Amino acid sequence: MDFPILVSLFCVCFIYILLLTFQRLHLSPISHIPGPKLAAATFWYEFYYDIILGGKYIWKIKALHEQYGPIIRINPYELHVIDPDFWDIMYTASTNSNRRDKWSWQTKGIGIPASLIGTVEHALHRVRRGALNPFFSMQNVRKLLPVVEERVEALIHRLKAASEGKEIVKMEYAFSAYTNDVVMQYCFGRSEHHIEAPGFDPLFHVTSFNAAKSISLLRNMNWILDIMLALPESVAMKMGAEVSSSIVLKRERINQIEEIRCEGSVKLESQSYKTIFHTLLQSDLPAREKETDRLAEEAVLIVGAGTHTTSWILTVITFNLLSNPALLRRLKDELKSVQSGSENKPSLIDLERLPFLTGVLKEGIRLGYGTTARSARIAPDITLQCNDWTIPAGTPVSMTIPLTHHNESIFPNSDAFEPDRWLREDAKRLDKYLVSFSKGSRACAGLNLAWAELYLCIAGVFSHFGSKDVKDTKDIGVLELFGTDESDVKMVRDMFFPIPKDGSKGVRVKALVN
Ligand code: HEM
Repeated sequence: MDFPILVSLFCVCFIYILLLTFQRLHLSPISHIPGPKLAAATFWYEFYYDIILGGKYIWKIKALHEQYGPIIRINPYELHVIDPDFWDIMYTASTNSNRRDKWSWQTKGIGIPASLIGTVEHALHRVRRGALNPFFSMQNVRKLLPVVEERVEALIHRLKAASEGKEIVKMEYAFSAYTNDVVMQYCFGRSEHHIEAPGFDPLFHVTSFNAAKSISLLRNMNWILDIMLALPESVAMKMGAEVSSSIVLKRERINQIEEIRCEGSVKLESQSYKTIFHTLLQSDLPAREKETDRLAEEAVLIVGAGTHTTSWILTVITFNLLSNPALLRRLKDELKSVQSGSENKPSLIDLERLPFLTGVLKEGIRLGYGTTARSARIAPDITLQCNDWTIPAGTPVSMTIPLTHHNESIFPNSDAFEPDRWLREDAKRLDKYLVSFSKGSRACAGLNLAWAELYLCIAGVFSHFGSKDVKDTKDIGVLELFGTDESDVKMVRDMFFPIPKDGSKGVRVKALVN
């Protein structure tokens, strides 16, 4: 290329960058919102903390709020709010006149744009969510309880076998096996019985965690996803574990949806519940909504969301009970109050009435967070007010679950696992700040199932197992923390899910006979 052409090109680029920077800093509809100039002008701030330092932007955002106030600009387009009362204003929208869209730049990174979580537009989201909601109603979750109870039994048997073999169990794998078996059964009518597999077969767990780790990279460098999708699958598979993991997950789900399609209208009437994907395929959803590719993305979401969030929360609860004998003692005593005979299993309704167990679960949900990533909402039609600041219609605004759960004015001593905070007289007011399931029209679809899984699993495991210091004669085994401390459950990085310190080997227990 000629030298003068190169110089001209350079000048054009330079002027473009200058104009763009000027527009972002001074002419943008959100230029009045405080925040660092570099964050307002470029994506480099976010890129540096999330990609170069690996999932650390969340901590920088916290520090920026301390410096600039409750609402800040964190990149050229997005605002972040830390005021906990803003969740209801920003996230809650149930009618078309009060729409909430998602932000395509952010959802694209998740890599499943045709799934509920990736759907940008409010109206399309309503159609997709409407088709899925019935499966997760309280009434239908109750129909699924025999499956959940059977898997809890299987987990207890498996931990008993582990105690006879003095096995060291990585609890995240054990709980992931449990939640994955349940959600697979609900989605496809068959599970892979991870609980019974050697080492709880963590392949799915590892693969989908790898995929989650790529989310902020793909968000910041959207073009990688475009290249990946344009390449033949065999080539894309060679682009590193994170990228190939997303392809493996989607491929598996495509095969499963195709299998169901080939089976035709299989009769699953012997079951107490209707399987999600058999039913969706036979539903009167528009044909394009039932295409294999789209349903496969929905399946990637439901299986992934249904596995990791709940299993991590179970892991956090287990660590805190095993490291705090007084809490475990109180829990085991309370559980005894709903067990009469040796074979008498308390029902979910009995368990839901137990205040201390409920406090333990809420504290696990608070410190397990669910997801840690920002998930912005856009109010396309209305301006919103946050304290003295006006947010123009169409602005992506996000809030972050861990930053609300560590708000010391709501949850004092917020790092501590204190079930009692949920039992105090004024505890009801705390419920609205427990935001692990998010809020509003895009909140977690599987919340009722998640609660049922948590109640039945924690009650089942800890009415059969004690710890080094807390044992009952009828316990079938003891779970002792092994090479594990608080740093194995304390979040250090936000990689869509909470990630503890580098080199953590996870929450491990030595299972022993009583
Ligand atoms: C304690 C466990 C769980 C937590 C903390 C949790 C948390 C969340 C959160 C925060 C979101 C919203 C993400 C966003 O704003 O973009 C979400 C969405 C979702 N979750 Fe959960 N989840 C849990 C369990 C489950 C389970 C068991 C299932 C299903 C089997 C499930 C299915 C979904 C689905 C389908 C969505 C997408 C909803 C939508 O975009 O309309 N989740 N979850």
